[in-house]
Amino acid sequence: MSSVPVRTRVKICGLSREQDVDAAVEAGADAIGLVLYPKSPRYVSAARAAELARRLPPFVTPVLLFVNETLDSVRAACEQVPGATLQFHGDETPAFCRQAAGARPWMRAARIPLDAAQPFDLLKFASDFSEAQALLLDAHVEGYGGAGRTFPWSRLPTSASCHAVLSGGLTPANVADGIVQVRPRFRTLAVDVSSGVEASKGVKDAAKIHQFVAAVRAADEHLARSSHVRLPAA
Ligand SMILES: O=C(O)c1ccccc1N[C@@H]1O[C@H](COP(=O)(O)O)[C@@H](O)[C@H]1O
Repeated sequence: MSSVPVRTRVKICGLSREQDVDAAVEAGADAIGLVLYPKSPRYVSAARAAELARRLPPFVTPVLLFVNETLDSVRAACEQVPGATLQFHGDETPAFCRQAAGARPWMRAARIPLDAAQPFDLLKFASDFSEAQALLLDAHVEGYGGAGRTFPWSRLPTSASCHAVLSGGLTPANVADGIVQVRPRFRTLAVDVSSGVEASKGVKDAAKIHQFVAAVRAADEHLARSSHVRLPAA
């Protein structure tokens, strides 16, 4: 679907420490994810999310991640973190996402079964969640996410008109391959990582974050070189 080489946007998720936020920003991340799901080892309260988000420079977006949260809790968290994008990573309905987000941009996780025998129709899912800014593509795992599991990228449709965020088990070693395989299928593609840049659950590794972003840039350069699209002369 995408035809012109673009810079792949990067989200580093599950941050709970100041130094991890700073490392993500220094590495060139476009967004940071703050997990407001109490069962996650990366959980932060809305007040802590607000504190961490205040460290961000302009043009780096805080993303608030919810799993089957109540409308009131989502709205209360949003009031504390202005300018946030919302990530719904549970079983939320389109109507819930719309109501909870109001005017804020939101993404919904499409949790793709690891078992090829289990059907999953991403185009139908995209149509159901057509008001989402993007679909976040993740593996269907117990505990909803952050498990470091990849799903078979071959299960994705060859062409979809939505913006997508590839996630699920991405690492500095496999992210470039993921971008090369998945980006051509969507309008745009961003990537999202949590486990793959950690020293331990909830504790990020600055070197891994830098390696991850470097691998993304290498994939962008590879795609730009191999693209048949002529860029306008300067
Ligand atoms: O990070 C978590 O703990 C988490 C908990 C519940 C739902 C989603 C969660 N994280 C998101 O999961 C995907 C994949 O993460 P990973 O890179 O495989 O660890 C990613 O979008 C995180 O934002």
